[in-house]
Amino acid sequence: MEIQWLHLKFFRNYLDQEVLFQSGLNILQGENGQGKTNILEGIYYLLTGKSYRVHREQELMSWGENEFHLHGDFLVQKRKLRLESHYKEKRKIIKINQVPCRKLSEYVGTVNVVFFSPDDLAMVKGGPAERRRFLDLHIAQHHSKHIQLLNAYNKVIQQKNALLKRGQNGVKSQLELWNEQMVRIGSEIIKNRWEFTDLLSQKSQEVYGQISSGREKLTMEYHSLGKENLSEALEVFPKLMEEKMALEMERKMILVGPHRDDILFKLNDRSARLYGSQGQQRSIVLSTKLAELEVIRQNKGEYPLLLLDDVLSELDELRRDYLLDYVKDLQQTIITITSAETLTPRASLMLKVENGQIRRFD
Ligand SMILES: Nc1ncnc2c1ncn2[C@@H]1O[C@H](COP(=O)(O)OP(=O)(O)OP(=O)(O)O)[C@@H](O)[C@H]1O
Repeated sequence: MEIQWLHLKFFRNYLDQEVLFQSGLNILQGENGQGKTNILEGIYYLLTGKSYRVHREQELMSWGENEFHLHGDFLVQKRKLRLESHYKEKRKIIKINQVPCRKLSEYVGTVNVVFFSPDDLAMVKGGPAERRRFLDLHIAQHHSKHIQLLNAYNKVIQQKNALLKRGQNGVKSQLELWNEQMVRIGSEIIKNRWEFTDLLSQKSQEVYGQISSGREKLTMEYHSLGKENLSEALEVFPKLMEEKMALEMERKMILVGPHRDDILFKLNDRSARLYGSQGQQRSIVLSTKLAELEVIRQNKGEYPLLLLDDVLSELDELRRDYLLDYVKDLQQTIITITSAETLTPRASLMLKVENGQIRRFD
């Protein structure tokens, strides 16, 4: 999969900018704060309907504007696709080949993408919400139904939370109804997450073995409802809901469900979050991102687009070389860097980014 052309209008510091890309390694080079990441963010938003960095569309509009528009031409299975994403008057409009999509789930996964930035270290070092978000975004690219499940689940927990906060008499029978929904939808979410953690774990273990010369073994485990085994988690889910109901009513908050689950990264069976060095944690993120690429290729028969945001400066020479060797086999990689020398011979295309303007290096 690859992007051939991108048009950004009123997106971050781009008022009206077109960019032409090529297959292979595309380099966006420029000083800090010139707009390199904004290009990657534009591509990511166009493909997923979400920003990698912020939660609110308002932040993506150029200052002083009330809308933004993104267009891109992509190549998938040798077919050309035009994607459009418009944000105007607080509404999103998404189109594939000029046909509007009603829901995000009709759109996400049409063209697959893997984004890797230094902030991804939070996947290992941060809280469980970061890890669940990573996993959900990854699953959504394969199973559009996962987005619908998450939306439905979030609505149920909002309603249940509101009910618990109100805390009137006779709430119990209503709570039972919400609990049934939580178990039904939540179990599907748990199954999807479990399945994808397994797939990612196998692949990332292989990659990690190669970059650590086989010294350490990486594993990823999905922990749900305090269980390390899928069938046990699914079995205990309704029982736990029942057991905790009185406590939930007393505390006026939801205490059980997959919105509290976590993914554990382990090196030689020890928590990488607690005991891993900074270098080991970076290697875990690198391995997981490359695993994501491989899982998508297995599933879709083609490599996704790889977007690398300033990651080379964070990696040591061994890992940098490993990554650059890896991207040689991919259809397209777009990388942002501040200094170009080391990469120039490997690039198919070099673009200079300066104050929201892009030009080709000659
Ligand atoms: N909504 C916006 N409207 C206009 N300009 C914006 C907006 N949001 C950010 N910017 C500008 O975009 C620039 C940052 O762009 P970006 O994050 O792409 O930089 P970068 O080239 O990747 O830098 P670095 O190498 O430091 O990561 C800054 O100059 C910032 O002021």
